[in-house]
Amino acid sequence: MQAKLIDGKAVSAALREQLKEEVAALAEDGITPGLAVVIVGDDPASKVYVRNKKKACEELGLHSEEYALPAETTQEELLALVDKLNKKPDIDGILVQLPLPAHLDEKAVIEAISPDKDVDAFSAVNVGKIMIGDYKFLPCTPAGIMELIKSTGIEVKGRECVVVGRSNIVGKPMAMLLLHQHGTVTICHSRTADLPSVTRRADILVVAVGRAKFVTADMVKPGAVVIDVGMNRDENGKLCGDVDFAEVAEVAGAITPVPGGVGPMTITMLMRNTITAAKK
Ligand SMILES: Nc1nc2c(c(=O)[nH]1)N[C@@H](CN(C=O)c1ccc(C(=O)N[C@@H](CCC(=O)O)C(=O)O)cc1)CN2
Repeated sequence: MQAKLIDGKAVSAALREQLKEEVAALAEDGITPGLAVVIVGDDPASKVYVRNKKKACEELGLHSEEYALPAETTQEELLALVDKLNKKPDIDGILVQLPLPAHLDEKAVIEAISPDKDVDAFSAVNVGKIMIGDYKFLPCTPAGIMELIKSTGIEVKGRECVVVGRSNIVGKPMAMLLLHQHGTVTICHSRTADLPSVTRRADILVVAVGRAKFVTADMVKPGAVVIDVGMNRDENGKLCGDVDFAEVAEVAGAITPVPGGVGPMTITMLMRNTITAAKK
């Protein structure tokens, strides 16, 4: 392996130390940031993420509340809970764990969260603010990726940045954050013609397609920074990313592993957003 490993756990731990200081400073003013996490149903992965969010709140000294609702919860019941949390003074941030069961309207639920408490930054208001560069919160995964890129010491300005995947949660906001830092950004997707010829241009390649080991060594420019957002299982049931780590690490200049890359940053950025929300 020639690539430098971008250690998401280490970057995340360093940021959490800074956040602890911010929480302590707020405590002196009598403020304890509060996060409400809502989970509907029994998805095992979602349960793990929610548990880790609660643990992160404990580690940093944030107040947290978990609302675990049964899979058969109705849209009205979920919206009523969001409404209650919007009005709850000790709650600064609200997060509804995704994906929701299929009968629920995810978009309507996200839009019901007050934009000031939308610590995922998924609502149309917050997405719009990100577009114009006037935002309070950044979506957690793209924000975490920007921190990981920063940790490599490589400047985004003037670089060819290629984002593979165009989801509202990762691909689109990711492209916007790279653009804000003066990257030359291309978004690729399933209908991009000759994808390898585009990804090979990238100095910074971010992959969020949800397909195990989709990006291979021949698709990567030698020395590129490769960020893997994927969370898949390989043929042996082992957790793996969207990038074929073993072969791409021979070509890239720096690369994130899965696990231990982007994932840990997502929860740390959620903590940062909740603290920002509490500062009002
Ligand atoms: N409302 C939201 N829902 C979802 C989000 C989100 O940001 N907001 N993102 C993902 C899930 N997610 C956080 O909620 C998340 C995913 C993965 C990790 C993580 O630390 N992964 C570990 C591996 C974990 C494992 O062993 O399974 C890693 O990569 O090292 C944290 C958070 C979808 N839903």
